Amino acid sequence: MAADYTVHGVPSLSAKVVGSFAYLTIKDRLPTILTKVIDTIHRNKNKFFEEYGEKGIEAEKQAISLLSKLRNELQTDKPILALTDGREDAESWNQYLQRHQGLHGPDEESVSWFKSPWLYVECYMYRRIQEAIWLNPPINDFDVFNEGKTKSYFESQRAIMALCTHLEGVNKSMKELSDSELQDNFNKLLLVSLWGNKCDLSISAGQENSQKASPLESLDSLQPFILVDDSKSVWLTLSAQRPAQSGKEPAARVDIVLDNAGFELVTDLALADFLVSSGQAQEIHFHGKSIPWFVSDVTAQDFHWTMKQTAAANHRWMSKVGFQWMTYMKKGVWSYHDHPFWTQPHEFCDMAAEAPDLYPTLQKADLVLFKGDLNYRKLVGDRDWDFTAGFHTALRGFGPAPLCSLRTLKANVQVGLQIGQGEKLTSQEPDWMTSGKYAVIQFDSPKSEQ
Ligand SMILES: O=P(O)(O)OC[C@H]1O[C@](O)(CO)[C@@H](O)[C@@H]1O
Ligand SMILES: [Mn+2]
Repeated sequence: MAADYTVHGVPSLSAKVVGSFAYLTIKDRLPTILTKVIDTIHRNKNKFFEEYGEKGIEAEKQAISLLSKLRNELQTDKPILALTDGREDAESWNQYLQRHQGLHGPDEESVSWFKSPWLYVECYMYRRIQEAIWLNPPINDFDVFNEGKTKSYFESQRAIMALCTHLEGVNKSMKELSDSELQDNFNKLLLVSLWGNKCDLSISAGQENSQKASPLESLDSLQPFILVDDSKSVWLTLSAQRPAQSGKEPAARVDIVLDNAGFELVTDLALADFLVSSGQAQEIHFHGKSIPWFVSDVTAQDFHWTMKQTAAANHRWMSKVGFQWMTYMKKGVWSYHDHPFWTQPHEFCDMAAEAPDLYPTLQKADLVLFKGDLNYRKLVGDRDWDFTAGFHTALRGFGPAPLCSLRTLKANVQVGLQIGQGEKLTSQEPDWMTSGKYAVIQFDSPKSEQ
């Protein structure tokens, strides 16, 4: 790696390209997110006082002061600093920083917000937010993004009801479905989960971004916005696991690397429900974040809250479906995992070396689904690839199992397009890569050659 962070001549996206999406994110969107975090902590002052007395107020003040300092460092392009909270992952973050510092010669500029890779500094901001909270007991358990995540769930109630009602109908008729009907139903729920990724709160800097309409009705009209659709390969991978065809024990395991809480999580749970009830999978392993992340990402607390909330709904099918999910968890058919690797800045091709316990876990899966934009950025290394570069090439050796990215485009990185497809979109809609209007279903298998 050179100090311009180039791999095979493909540079990392960075805010040093003035006017780029990375630049605008760091200049405008991240400070807005930090301001909202500060405001949230301040608004909870009374709650902290009620729970912890004066100590709570003192912690609130200290956390706000650290976060204001962070915002100032970002806005004035100060060097990236080592973490000081001594948490489990701090050492690995600090080593990562040292490695980047080592790439800069003594006369070169330091590792900083506007000069270093966008993926690194954006992840670092969320880790520093958590540091400000952790350094301030007794409010060190406070999730600064919790309000937005629960609000987004409640604002999507109607869509959740529609989805649960649909799921109940499918589950009821499951036994009578032909193979092609099964595949149709799988496709529908895969698409709902794909478009569920529109509902993240990071791209809108925390503004309301929920699903209002029934998610199933709009699927046909959204089809033209799917730029790469490898859903057939995903289906084939799943059906190859079925005992009748493979002679294998029915032990197909699907891992879902989650993205956002709120409506998107419900769509992922609905897909997982279908996979189990249709016999396509015997086990689902969900992977979430161990700290609040990129505004709306799922933590263990969000995961369990969402199931409980759905089970407690005053709607027959929502509540039935929610209870079913909790039963899957109790029986171990579903399980939730988090690992510090998901909240570090590494690209996934570094997973085997950086998280030698996580990679073999994913190798046990028959299929791994990666949800969302940030996971896509990490899959392909957040680089300025040609649009026609192969997905397999961009993964740079990452392939624990057959995998599929379900992503709506919210960052200017995209591979695997047809010749001329990206250029045509750029001429028609300059913001096609960041508007969330387009999506991809991109599949790769360790067996693929490209
Ligand atoms: O929730 P998602 O789909 O990963 O989207 C988050 C995306 O939003 C952004 O903050 C938009 O820049 C990206 O950094 C990130 O890729
Ligand atoms: Mn997200």
